[in-house]
Amino acid sequence: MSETKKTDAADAVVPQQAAAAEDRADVTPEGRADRAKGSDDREVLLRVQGLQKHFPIRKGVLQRQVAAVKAVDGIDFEVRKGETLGVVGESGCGKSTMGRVITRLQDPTGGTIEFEGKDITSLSAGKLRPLRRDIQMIFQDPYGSLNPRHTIGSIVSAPFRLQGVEPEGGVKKEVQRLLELVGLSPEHYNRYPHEFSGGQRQRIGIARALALKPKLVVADEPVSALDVSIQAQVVNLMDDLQSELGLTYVIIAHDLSVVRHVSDRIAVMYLGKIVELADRTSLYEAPMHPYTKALMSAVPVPDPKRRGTKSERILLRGDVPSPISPPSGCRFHTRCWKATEICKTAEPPLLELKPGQQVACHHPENAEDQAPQDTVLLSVAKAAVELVTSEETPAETEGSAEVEEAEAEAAAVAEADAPEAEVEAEVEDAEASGEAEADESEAAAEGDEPEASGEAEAAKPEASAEAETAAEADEPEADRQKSTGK
Ligand SMILES: Nc1ncnc2c1ncn2[C@@H]1O[C@H](COP(=O)(O)OP(=O)(O)OP(=O)(O)O)[C@@H](O)[C@H]1O
Repeated sequence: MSETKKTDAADAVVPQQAAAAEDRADVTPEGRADRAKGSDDREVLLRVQGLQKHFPIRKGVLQRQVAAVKAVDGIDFEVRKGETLGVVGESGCGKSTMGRVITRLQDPTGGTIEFEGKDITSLSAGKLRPLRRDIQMIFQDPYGSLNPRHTIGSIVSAPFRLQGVEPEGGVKKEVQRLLELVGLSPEHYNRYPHEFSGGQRQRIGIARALALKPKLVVADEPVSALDVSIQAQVVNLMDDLQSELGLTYVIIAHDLSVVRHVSDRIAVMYLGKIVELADRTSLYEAPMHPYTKALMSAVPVPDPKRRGTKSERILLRGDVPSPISPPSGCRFHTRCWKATEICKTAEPPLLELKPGQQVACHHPENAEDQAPQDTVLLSVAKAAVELVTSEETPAETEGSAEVEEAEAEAAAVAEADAPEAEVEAEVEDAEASGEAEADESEAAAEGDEPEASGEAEAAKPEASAEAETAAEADEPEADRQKSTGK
């Protein structure tokens, strides 16, 4: 039944979308396999060069700038039409900032951003308006990113209002089509966010992001606020929508096991820099940057055959240094077990050491040493990591078991009518807890700003400027600010 539903939804795709999908029909398993081998010659949709975002730190009566948080500090990458680029890294490494800058919700401090060959780095708010249709963002928090006072119909149709677009057949019909496309019922049109569970709310956020038929969707931790079983369903939905609509994704996640399933290529960020950028297979099978290797070793492998075998985990000892004054040379040298003098003094460039695999490291793993003359380890290197050898027992692979379980569940649900099954179960849940949630939402709405996705930013400097930009960008904050009259 789910298949029927999906087919119906696919059939309902408007001609432009179908054409776009055909245009970028390379979102197929074969296409993915080719790309994994590095034979990707598709058109570049987004090109980022030397991108920087520094947040000034000001002090004193005159508010003089005394330092800056170098959240993104000179990164280069490309995203090709129809592909999914995963961006991973520890908390605070600049992933979200990068996402907000490439969607032009925040202004970059330096570097250039090209979209479809056009420089969009310093477009004015007015000139950015048409671009908002082509680039959309999905936010992490499915609870905070939807205005509790607006109906689902009003939330999903907000982009049409803000852009002055009248879809063929009318707004209501188009919103209902979008709801169906993301596995919700068109009858949910008049309901309120508190009546839905996390997974359903994220589907609503996805429907809103797709309303204007964007070419690029930047998803910032799209599933990290959801239960593991629901995560797999939302990830599968995004994957299906990509194939149906020919979307291009940049998916930001701190969790490697999420991007692993959906990405063609993965960029690993550390303290505002990309330290490795490679196709998924190379990155998982032969990571080159020691940081990537450490991140990988912490990811449980969902392979039942490996249970009972020994596995080695690399535990990085030191804390992530401050992005206000990042370490000299290679930023990872203070936590790297391979660091030598050159790592402290010279910043390694991001070089393609194997086809399709770029790394910024003087002493990479699985590749020729770039500074073989430099052999004496720094004293910090000797104590940088702890190797933990453990037996992969079922208990220790709990994470992987969960992933498997989630995948099995998602597959079963997909076969047995995924969206409806989930929707029904979730509506039951939501109905059960509806009252309590309604009270909370109401209180949040009346109190002030709800638990917004922009809440974190609101606590930071530059927040108001961001909020304004976000408002223009049809972000949830825009919705909310309108309704609260702020
Ligand atoms: N508006 C802001 N003003 C000042 N500093 C900021 C602002 N936004 C982000 N930062 C800082 O920039 C750095 C990168 O933050 P960012 O949110 O981009 O990281 P992240 O990798 O997405 O982390 P997380 O996964 O925790 O969101 C952090 O040190 C953060 O405190």
